[in-house]
Amino acid sequence: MAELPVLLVERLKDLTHIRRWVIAFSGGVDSRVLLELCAQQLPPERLLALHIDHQLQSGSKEWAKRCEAICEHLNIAYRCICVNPGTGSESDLRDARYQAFEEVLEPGDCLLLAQHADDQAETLFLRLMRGAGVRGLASMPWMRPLGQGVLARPLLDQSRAVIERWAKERGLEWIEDPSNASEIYERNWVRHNLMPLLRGRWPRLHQRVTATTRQLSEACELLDEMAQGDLSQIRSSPEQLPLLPLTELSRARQRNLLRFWVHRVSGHWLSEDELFRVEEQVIGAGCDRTPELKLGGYWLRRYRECLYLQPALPEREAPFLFTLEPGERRLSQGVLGFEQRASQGLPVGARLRLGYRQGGERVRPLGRGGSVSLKQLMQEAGVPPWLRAGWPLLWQNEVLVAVPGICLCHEGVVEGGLTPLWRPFGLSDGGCFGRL
Ligand SMILES: Nc1ncnc2c1ncn2[C@@H]1O[C@H](COP(=O)(O)OP(=O)(O)OP(=O)(O)O)[C@@H](O)[C@H]1O
Repeated sequence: MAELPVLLVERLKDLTHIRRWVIAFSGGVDSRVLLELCAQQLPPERLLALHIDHQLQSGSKEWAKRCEAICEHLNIAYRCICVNPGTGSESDLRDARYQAFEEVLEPGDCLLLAQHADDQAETLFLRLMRGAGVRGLASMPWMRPLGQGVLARPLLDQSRAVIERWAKERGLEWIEDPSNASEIYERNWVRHNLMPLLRGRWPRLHQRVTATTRQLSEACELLDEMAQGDLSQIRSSPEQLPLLPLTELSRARQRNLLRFWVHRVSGHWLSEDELFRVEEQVIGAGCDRTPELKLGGYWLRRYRECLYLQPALPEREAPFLFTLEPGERRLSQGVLGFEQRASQGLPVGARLRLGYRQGGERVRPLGRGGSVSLKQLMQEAGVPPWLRAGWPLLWQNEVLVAVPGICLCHEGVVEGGLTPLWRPFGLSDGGCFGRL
């Protein structure tokens, strides 16, 4: 078998667009080997070793210092980021770590992780025991996008034994994490109990696992292609999914599409339990209702036979006074624009008050005889109920003169004035609700 340095170069040789290699250096034997390989094979000025201090163990500062000393010795730039360990659970630590990784990555960066074939096999069994589907069982991909950069695992085909032997033969120094022995963590239990048993019975375990995960990855690609095809057939805008064409698909295809769409918009993969609740509580609810479900940092809602997936928005700002001029104002829930569009509009320089619906307002929309309630106007424009409370309204001298994006009122317009528009965040074509 080729030597590890050759294998590393072989693995990374096609990534010619990478400007900086960020090595995730925990200090453990695997990432110590990866660091050494990078120091040997990649230009040092394009390397950064990144250590995450989870601040979980009392010696973590000392540990970070030792990592720094190793990098100094190898002449590799080093950075340490301290993160909040949360509850200290495996998933909290992982989330904090990946968030820190994402924050560091810039366009053109590749994060290198030192996971190997044994880690991959452990991941497969752990996910099987959590009831994962095809995507979860496909386990860790060798490469995927992460934040503004990409993540790669160049040692994924190598066994732990090969990596440890290489480290010992070269007399490398590394840090033994005492928590690696603790069987409170599921992964350690699998590593210390299940894996030796399986390897004793099936010595070619790695090859089998690799063959299986590779096939599952391909199956995922096919599912994604199918979902992408279905989505482009039926979607009206990225964050909206019309229900009628969705429900015309077979059940399995609907579920595949829902998983794909939710991930595409929010980055969140639906668990089986969440998918069940989407079907039962949101899609299956009576059509007179506006059900909603929180998914990660997003809200999934249904209105008029369409699903909407939007990030949770911050509080709207308090009403305020301003002087009208052309251009855009970024508010907490969207962007308010003023453009020269129609022949009539609000006068530049007017002193306006931005406020919100209190209930019971009536307006006299331009181009329409008589007055209409604001509620009816919003219903007619198809504004979903959850957007109504934060929809800005414009008053001049205590008279409602415009509902941005929806209408100008008879009162307050002048020839050649500005048209107010409203684009709520999280809806790429939010303006489509209005008529302006
Ligand atoms: N605290 C950390 N700081 C930087 N990178 C980390 C850290 N913890 C893990 N990683 C990266 O994630 C990979 C997988 O994590 P895992 O917890 O399986 O590794 P480990 O046993 O802590 O360390 P190693 O893989 O280096 O022996 C590591 O190989 C390393 O590249």
